[in-house]
Amino acid sequence: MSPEREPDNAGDLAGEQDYVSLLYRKLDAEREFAQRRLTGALGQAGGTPQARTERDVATTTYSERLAQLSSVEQGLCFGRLDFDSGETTYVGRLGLFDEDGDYEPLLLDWRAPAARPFYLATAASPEGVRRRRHIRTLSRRVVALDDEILDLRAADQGHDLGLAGEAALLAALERRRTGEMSDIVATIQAEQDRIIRDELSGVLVVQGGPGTGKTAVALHRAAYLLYTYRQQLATRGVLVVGPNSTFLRYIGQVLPSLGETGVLLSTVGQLFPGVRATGADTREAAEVKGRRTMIEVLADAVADRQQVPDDVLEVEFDDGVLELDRATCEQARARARATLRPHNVARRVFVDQLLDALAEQASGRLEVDLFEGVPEIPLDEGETAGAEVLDAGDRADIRAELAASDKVLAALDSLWPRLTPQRLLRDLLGAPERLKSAAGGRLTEAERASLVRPPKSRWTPADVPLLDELAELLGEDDTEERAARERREREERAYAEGVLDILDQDEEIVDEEILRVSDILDAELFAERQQRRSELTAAERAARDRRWTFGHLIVDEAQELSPMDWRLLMRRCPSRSMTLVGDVAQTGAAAGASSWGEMLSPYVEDRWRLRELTVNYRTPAEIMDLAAGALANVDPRLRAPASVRESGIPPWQRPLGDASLREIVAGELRAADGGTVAVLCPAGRLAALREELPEDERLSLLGVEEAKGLEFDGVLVLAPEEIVAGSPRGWNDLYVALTRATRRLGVVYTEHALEPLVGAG
Ligand SMILES: Nc1ncnc2c1ncn2[C@@H]1O[C@H](COP(=O)(O)OP(=O)(O)OP(=O)(O)O)[C@@H](O)[C@H]1O
Repeated sequence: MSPEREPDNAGDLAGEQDYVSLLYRKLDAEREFAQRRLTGALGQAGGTPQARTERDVATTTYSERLAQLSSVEQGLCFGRLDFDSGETTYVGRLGLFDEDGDYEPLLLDWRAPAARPFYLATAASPEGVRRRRHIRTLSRRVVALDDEILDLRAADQGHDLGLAGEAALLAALERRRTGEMSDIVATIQAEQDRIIRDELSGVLVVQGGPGTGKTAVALHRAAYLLYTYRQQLATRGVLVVGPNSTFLRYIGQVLPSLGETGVLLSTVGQLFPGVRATGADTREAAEVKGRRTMIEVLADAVADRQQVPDDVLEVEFDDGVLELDRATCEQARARARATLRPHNVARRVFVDQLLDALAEQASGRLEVDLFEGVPEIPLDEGETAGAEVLDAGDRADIRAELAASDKVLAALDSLWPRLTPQRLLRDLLGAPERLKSAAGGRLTEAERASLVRPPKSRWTPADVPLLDELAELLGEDDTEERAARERREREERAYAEGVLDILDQDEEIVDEEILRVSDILDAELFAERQQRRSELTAAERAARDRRWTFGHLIVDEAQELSPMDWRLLMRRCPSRSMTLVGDVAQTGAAAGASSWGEMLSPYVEDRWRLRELTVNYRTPAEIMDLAAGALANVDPRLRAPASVRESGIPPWQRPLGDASLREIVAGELRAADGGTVAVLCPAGRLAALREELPEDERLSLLGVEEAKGLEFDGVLVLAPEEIVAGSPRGWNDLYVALTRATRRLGVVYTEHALEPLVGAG
């Protein structure tokens, strides 16, 4: 298969321009239609509950449709297939139909099954396709056509990587990087397409080296799944997890450009509502917090908060003192624990037991007091000694009084406090003795010491899965939350009544001729509508609710996650419908995965399927030759993916010596010719370099961890030997750093060139 320009390209261009213009006219018409419908729906008032519901549905539907129609403006149509049968099909970002004709498709959505040959057909297996044409546009103008004739004679001259639409692909790859990822919908390759369209259910693991399109594939898969399984996924949403917020910003525009908004992009550190993880852990602390053993440590930390007195607990009540002895408390604790309910829920059982015990004691005392000084009266026949003077009602009153007494509650709280995950974790990490008690022999003294920190420290990303674990162990007694919600709803209704009153009284606003506001809206509906106006997408609602479960979970850079991160994510996706993409050779996190099987077996045993990506679209061959040396140090059995292209620019290296980094960077910015440049360095050098380097919006200064998943036209790796020495996974980190460039790579070493880099350049 080889790209083939038609000799009469100009004529073809004009023909395609006509068709593309027709598609844009159709798009405009659809927009106008949706806009009219939206305006109509918004203007509709009141009516039956059914009419209101219909109006709300119409408002949402047409708003979404309008957003979708705007998002496909650039590159609306990018492909054409000519079949042996003489049929022709156009492929683009969404489906457009000829409503005046037979509802014939004018443009096929790239996700529709009929569009598949555009990505899969090869000369060896043409699927009835004679010619595949890539149509390149700039705004609404057709600027280039790349044709492939799918016949075997041409295939002999083909590229051995089996690329589809090679000219269009290479043009896409040669583009300057802007700092934001673009979609690849026009040039998806066959091995990528198979992953994108893989079935929804079960766990799909996508392993691929740097630049093989894992992130691109993951995002296009999200768009494909939402299109194909809209009913199933629209309400629960799709969660896409990335390694850090720089990365999320980098990929943030891809799904909107594909017309999809029902996706929540998040890091694990952002998945505990109400907590912003802005602190940082040491590498060791993050590793310890990520271990599975923390499950038991936390369970014991909760159990440690369920106390009994050494001897007797004195409880002040009604000018006297009641006593709770150890045995009574132990019995109450055993009963509460036996419920196997979370701490805050089981607390009710514990408290009830002890209130009973206290009530009995208080009633007994009261009876004794009542009888004090009263002469003994002989018993009547049938009367038994010790008959109670207080009846059940009196006893219930005493119990209620005990339950309302702050002192009594404080005493019970000292034994079994109501706890939030935040409070427990702060207490645990803030007190070495608590940590020692909870950890037992599971952590060494040094490991425990790495976790201890002042109680007011900021939350870190590695705290979040611990908070999530604790939320499960503690349970949420949501009585107060429910009451607050009801109160809010009452207030909103009252506010709406007020608004309606004001509008009704204001003759200037409400013309006699026009229906009065209260004629068409009652307060409840008004309040409800106010709420609806701020109605959130599934993704937004999910972001506020820890217990939200998603229809599908996609994890990028999945190798970086710790066992505790996985526990949190598995809770968010009980259906286990997930796509995990990553590269175990790029694992940098100390708690990260070195094998997919090991990571997944606690959740799905061996019920997961593996797909691999083998072609590197980002990094030119010259740079990959160099990076292969670093990879060999990670594991000599690993092979780097084959690069799709050469840049003709050999990577260079030099000692830092007295050279000015500022000047080197300025030179690279010039060489990047308007493109982006990154300086990647050991984290410890960041602060000093921030001062030293020139200000330029095309320049990024990053530690390797933050550079995960990103790419730049030019990359300067500073102090590779420090990157390698800086962590037990230093070679992995260096491999990541060396594979971020799309065109130019320079290495500036401080002491000596690293072995695999010697002789390079
Ligand atoms: N089929 C394709 N057509 C055009 N560009 C592509 C294609 N596949 C991948 N790319 C481009 O290649 C680059 C690398 O892709 P991506 O970032 O998804 O790779 P990755 O496997 O996630 O890399 P890493 O593991 O190094 O983060 C991106 O610029 C992406 O747009």
